[in-house]
Amino acid sequence: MASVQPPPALLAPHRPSTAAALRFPSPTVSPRVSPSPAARPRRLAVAARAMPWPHVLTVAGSDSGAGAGIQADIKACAALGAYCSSVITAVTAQNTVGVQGVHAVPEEFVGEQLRSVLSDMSVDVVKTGMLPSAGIVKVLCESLRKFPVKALVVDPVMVSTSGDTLSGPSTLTTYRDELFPMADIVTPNIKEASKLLGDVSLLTISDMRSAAESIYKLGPKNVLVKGGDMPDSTDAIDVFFDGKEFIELRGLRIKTRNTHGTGCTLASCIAAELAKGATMLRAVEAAKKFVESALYHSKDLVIGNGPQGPFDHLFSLKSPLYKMGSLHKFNPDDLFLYAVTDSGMNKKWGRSIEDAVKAAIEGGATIVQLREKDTETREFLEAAKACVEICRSSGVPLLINDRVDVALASNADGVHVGQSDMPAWEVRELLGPGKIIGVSCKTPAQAEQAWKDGADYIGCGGVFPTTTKANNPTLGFEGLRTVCLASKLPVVAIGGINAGNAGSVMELGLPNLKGVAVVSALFNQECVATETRSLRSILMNACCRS
Ligand SMILES: Nc1ncnc2c1ncn2[C@@H]1O[C@H](COP(=O)(O)OP(=O)(O)O)[C@@H](O)[C@H]1O
Ligand SMILES: Cc1ncc(COP(=O)(O)O)c(N)n1
Ligand SMILES: [Mg+2]
Repeated sequence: MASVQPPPALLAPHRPSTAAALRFPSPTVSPRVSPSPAARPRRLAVAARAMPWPHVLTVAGSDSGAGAGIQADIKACAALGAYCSSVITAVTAQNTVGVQGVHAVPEEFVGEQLRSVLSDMSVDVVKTGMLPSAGIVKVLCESLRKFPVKALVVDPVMVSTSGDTLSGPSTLTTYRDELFPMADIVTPNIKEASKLLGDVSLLTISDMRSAAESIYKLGPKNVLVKGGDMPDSTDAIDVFFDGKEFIELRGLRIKTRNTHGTGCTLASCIAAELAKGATMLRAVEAAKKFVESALYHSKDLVIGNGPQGPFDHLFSLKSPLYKMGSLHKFNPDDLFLYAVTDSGMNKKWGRSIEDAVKAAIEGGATIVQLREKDTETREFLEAAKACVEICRSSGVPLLINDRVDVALASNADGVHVGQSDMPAWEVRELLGPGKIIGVSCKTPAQAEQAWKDGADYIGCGGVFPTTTKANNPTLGFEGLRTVCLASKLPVVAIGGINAGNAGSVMELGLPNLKGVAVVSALFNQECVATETRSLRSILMNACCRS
């Protein structure tokens, strides 16, 4: 047979691209890199160093619309830094409207794919999705017995979010008898949990707990009953059960049509986190946070005309600034005794910001805001990082006044902005859903806007005349009352509040008023901890009276 000559271009000496030349300079570019044979083994040794890569194998169906199934699994694992190999069990014709067709892959060929991957590539965790027939479930169980892995995550996909059947009733027995006893976690949604338990009705959290307990009895080590499709629920609540303890995982319910593939993504994220070495509960928490963040960032995206759109798993590529939420869910009661620092006052009393914050927490402050108008950015950031550590170890949220950049860089719990700072909705875009945002408001219209912009609380004042903030009109009790009555968000009163008048503010018993924010009353004093402690007891007494 005549030998085929490569085209001349391929025979020409290789010219590295500019980027390659920078990384591996040729001898003419840099005399420091020797082309001598002695240099070669070193480079080869570096290339050969084994780098562990957490590996998830998904055994699931293909979704032509790429929102769920294999496609969602690969994107979710990629987003969390795990490698994802894929054994395809079925090919579906699917879009944002629903499932138009299902074509199951023959059992033997599912078996062949499993053999190919499991016999060669070190898989850490297997995650299952759509398994369209009892035969395929059996083939999978046989493969797992032959090639054991560290963990098995079973998402018992039976009905898609659109309501279409993806795995018929004939698979139920095999799931229950063969696959569940091998699983480290099983993650049914409400409809699936109901089907697995003989069509019981699941309408409340207590029903979800009972279902988790009953499914646990079928043999898996952990169960997560997902409440994404729970009717009339303002939060997205999932129930986790490990055989001993029930844990309710509460997340924000994101208002969006783009929820196609949430279940597949959640299970893949759990698998990826397990492959990376997380404990089961930590993996589930991280997975839920990921789904919440991805839905939030994709809530307005439009692909397709149907009611169930896909979401963007790789949202963090678009907003590189965005860090995953701190898992500190905002509790309006944290506004009770709100300590706001002031650099001038700390300097005057010879205290560092860190010492001031420690003392306020020691005295019982329930939330802290760093308001450092005159501190240089570098110094402010260092102090913010130190205060994040201090506050986190005490379970007290730490917010940054105005400076979104400092909040992001220090991974603080949130930001407080005024009417002339960055609009709250822009702050939300940058911080994501897991962080706390407060807005200073003087009028019902500003309070309404803060709510629309996605803020968590408003600060209302100045209630009394204050010297801390220049040109700050005083609202008095009437102004505070008007805003509290109109606000859809919890309110903290601010402005000239001290030990002498704080009680009278809380005794107003205004709706939504959760506490008072103070600056001078704590920080323009000799002993911050003592002042905080006495203000706290004044507030507690006033609340008992009102
Ligand atoms: N609108 C939403 N906002 C926030 N989280 C959601 C939303 N819808 C579903 N989730 C979460 O997505 C995950 C998958 O749940 P679910 O949609 O119930 O599963 P499935 O996709 O299997 O039906 C759960 O953690 C659930 O709480
Ligand atoms: C191939 C395939 N697998 C799974 C699902 C479930 O989708 P969801 O996660 O939205 O319930 C789906 N619709 N298609
Ligand atoms: Mg869903």
